[in-house]
Amino acid sequence: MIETPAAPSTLEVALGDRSYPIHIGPGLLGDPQWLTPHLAGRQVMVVTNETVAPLYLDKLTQGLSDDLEVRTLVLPDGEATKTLAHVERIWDALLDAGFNRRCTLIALGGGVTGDMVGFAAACYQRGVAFVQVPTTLLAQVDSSVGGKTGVNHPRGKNMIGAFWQPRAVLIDTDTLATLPPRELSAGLAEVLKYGLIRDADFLAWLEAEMPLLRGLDAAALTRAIERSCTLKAEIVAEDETEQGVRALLNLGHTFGHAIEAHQGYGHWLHGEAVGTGMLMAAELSCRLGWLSEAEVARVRTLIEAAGLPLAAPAEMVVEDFLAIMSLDKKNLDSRLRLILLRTLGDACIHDETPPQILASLIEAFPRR
Ligand SMILES: NC(=O)c1ccc[n+]([C@@H]2O[C@H](COP(=O)([O-])OP(=O)(O)OC[C@H]3O[C@@H](n4cnc5c(N)ncnc54)[C@H](O)[C@@H]3O)[C@@H](O)[C@H]2O)c1
Ligand SMILES: O=C(O)C(=O)C[C@@H](O)[C@H](O)[C@H](O)COP(=O)(O)O
Ligand SMILES: [Zn+2]
Repeated sequence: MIETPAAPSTLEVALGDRSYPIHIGPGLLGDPQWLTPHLAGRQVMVVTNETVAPLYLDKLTQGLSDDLEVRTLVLPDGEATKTLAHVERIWDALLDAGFNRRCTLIALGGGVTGDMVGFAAACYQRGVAFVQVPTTLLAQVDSSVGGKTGVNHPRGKNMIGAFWQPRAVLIDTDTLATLPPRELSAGLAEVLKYGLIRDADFLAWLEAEMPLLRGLDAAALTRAIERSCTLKAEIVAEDETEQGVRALLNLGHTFGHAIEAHQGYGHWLHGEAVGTGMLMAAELSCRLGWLSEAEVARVRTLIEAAGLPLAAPAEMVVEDFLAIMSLDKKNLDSRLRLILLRTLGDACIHDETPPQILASLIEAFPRR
């Protein structure tokens, strides 16, 4: 029997006159009808990297109308390239091409590309249009939605950036076919995050479907992407610039960002560090009397089932964690603000963790 390809679904990020669609489905890359309505003018710059370009760049550009002035820029790959120097290369390319305020940048790739291109768009001539075309699971479920853009600083993740929303997010689920298993697991960390912070039923579904998800089952992945984007779009619509509820999307990130910065960007994948960080947050929530041992065990089992690490880097001592965490962007008035779990599916912002409980949790957490 020939399977009919599923029709794309569309969600909305509701932000008034800056609202935008998230289209999700197979075959979107090769069909210009999804991209063309979101172009601000004739000038289009597609930015990607040297891994994604040979896989998908032609597919994206081939169908575009000859009336458009399409330029491409291929950057090097990796988290270590998420720097101002590489954003400058985007600005240089735009100036070389003589692009004006009605140009549109297209971010084709994972979260590193999307964060940098979004930041380049936020600043070029004080702000131009951009479209997210995410090709990793992580970017499809998280980084392409919500307008957090920016680059890393050696002392902290995403320390330099801007909120700048895309005109549209085009999620071609076919691109996941080429994603390495380690990157798939990294994306699953952010998927688990949504279940943990806001949707216990989704979490239970993920527990049941994890083998299908890791086996690249198209229907299961599409459902996971749709549910993740729905939850993220709701949160972003409620709190675009993280004055409140949006901080819950940072579950596991205070610990995770410390691991990424300490280890040198790219040694641990963002999703891996978030996976371990979520386990640390769950264990801390248990020490504070909120989660039961059985609930923490469920979190550990899920993180392991997703193929994510259950132990922090061997050489990272308590002081290493605390020094980097003290610079976290969520902190206010020198108080550490952590995202913790009251129960599975219900997260909160907490700024009263006794320092000795935090230190002993980090000390006791397994190392690898
Ligand atoms: N802006 C946000 O809201 C937000 C949310 C989550 C994460 N992030 C950021 O996103 C970044 C992580 O994103 P990521 O995990 O996508 O990493 P990434 O962009 O480095 O992509 C991971 C790897 O997969 C490759 N790749 C991309 N698509 C592919 C495909 N279809 N087939 C084969 N290989 C492919 C990339 O070239 C790269 O080597 C981090 O910098 C993180 O801080 C931002
Ligand atoms: O969209 C958000 O808000 C998030 O926090 C999503 C996170 O998964 C993502 O890693 C984000 O880049 C972290 O933001 P930061 O403000 O902690 O740097
Ligand atoms: Zn993240």
